Amino acid sequence: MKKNILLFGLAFVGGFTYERYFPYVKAFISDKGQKNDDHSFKSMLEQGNYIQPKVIDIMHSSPDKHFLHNFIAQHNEALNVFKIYYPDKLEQKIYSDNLESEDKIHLHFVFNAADHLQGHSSIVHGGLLATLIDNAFGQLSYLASGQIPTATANLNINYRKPVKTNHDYMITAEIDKIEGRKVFLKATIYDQDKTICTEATGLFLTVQWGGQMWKNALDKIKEVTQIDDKIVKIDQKKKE
Ligand SMILES: CCCCCCCCCC(=O)SCCNC(=O)CCNC(=O)[C@H](O)C(C)(C)COP(=O)(O)OP(=O)(O)OC[C@H]1O[C@@H](n2cnc3c(N)ncnc32)[C@H](O)[C@@H]1OP(=O)(O)O
Repeated sequence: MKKNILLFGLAFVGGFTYERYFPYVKAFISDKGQKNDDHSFKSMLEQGNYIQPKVIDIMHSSPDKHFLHNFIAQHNEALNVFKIYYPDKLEQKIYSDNLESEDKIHLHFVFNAADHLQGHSSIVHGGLLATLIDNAFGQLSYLASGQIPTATANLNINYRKPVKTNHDYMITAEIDKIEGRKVFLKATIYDQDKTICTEATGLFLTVQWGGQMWKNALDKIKEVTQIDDKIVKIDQKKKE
């Protein structure tokens, strides 16, 4: 009798441990074979003259412990890939104060989420997708509104197909229109076959939140020689 109870206990603990920790063990022992700057959309984006702007990468890494970077991107390497691209020909427009809706400025975010970020087994949690889209909208609306911080007023997401862990996906976020303080955006998550997995729309409003923090981030960019000329343009614009 005691032996049966012991066996049942062991089976229960074993089952629980497997269910609870298997994704972590799998992630730990699996060879991702993929560096953060290496992903399946890379050549397509580079052929389309998309570049990785340091101005945006720095928003992730420097401003006073940004949530996405510190909590997700650096936590147990939960995001195997998280890269941002925008079209180089739109560089100047991104820094202009008056963006016409036809400019349709957009950014591409490539990501690959590890099993740490699954909800159902091997399916990326919808809350993470909402976070990535929200953050993409935040960054794009900040740039489009002339470096004024924005806040999410409304975010709608349609989850069309499951997004799998350990696979590359691309978020395309674009400005739909700007009306005063209101920035309307839309986004799509595509898989490698260009199948639409997720669609979203958002309304962001310019706010007076954390302006100094983001300004400090922009100041740090001055150290990056590649985009010095753009910084000069921003500073000149502010003095005018
Ligand atoms: C470089 C930066 C990178 C940043 C990346 C990180 C991005 C993170 C994004 C976030 O997570 S932000 C945090 C989550 N969001 C919030 O906490 C926002 C909470 N809500 C608020 O604080 C206020 O509701 C808000 C600032 C959004 C608006 O309040 P206001 O008092 O400034 O504006 P008001 O309520 O007077 O609305 C202004 C206009 O917007 C309209 N509006 C406001 N909220 C709306 C809504 N939800 N849907 C539709 N319209 C809306 C409103 O009707 C009105 O339209 P009209 O001017 O035409 O009359």
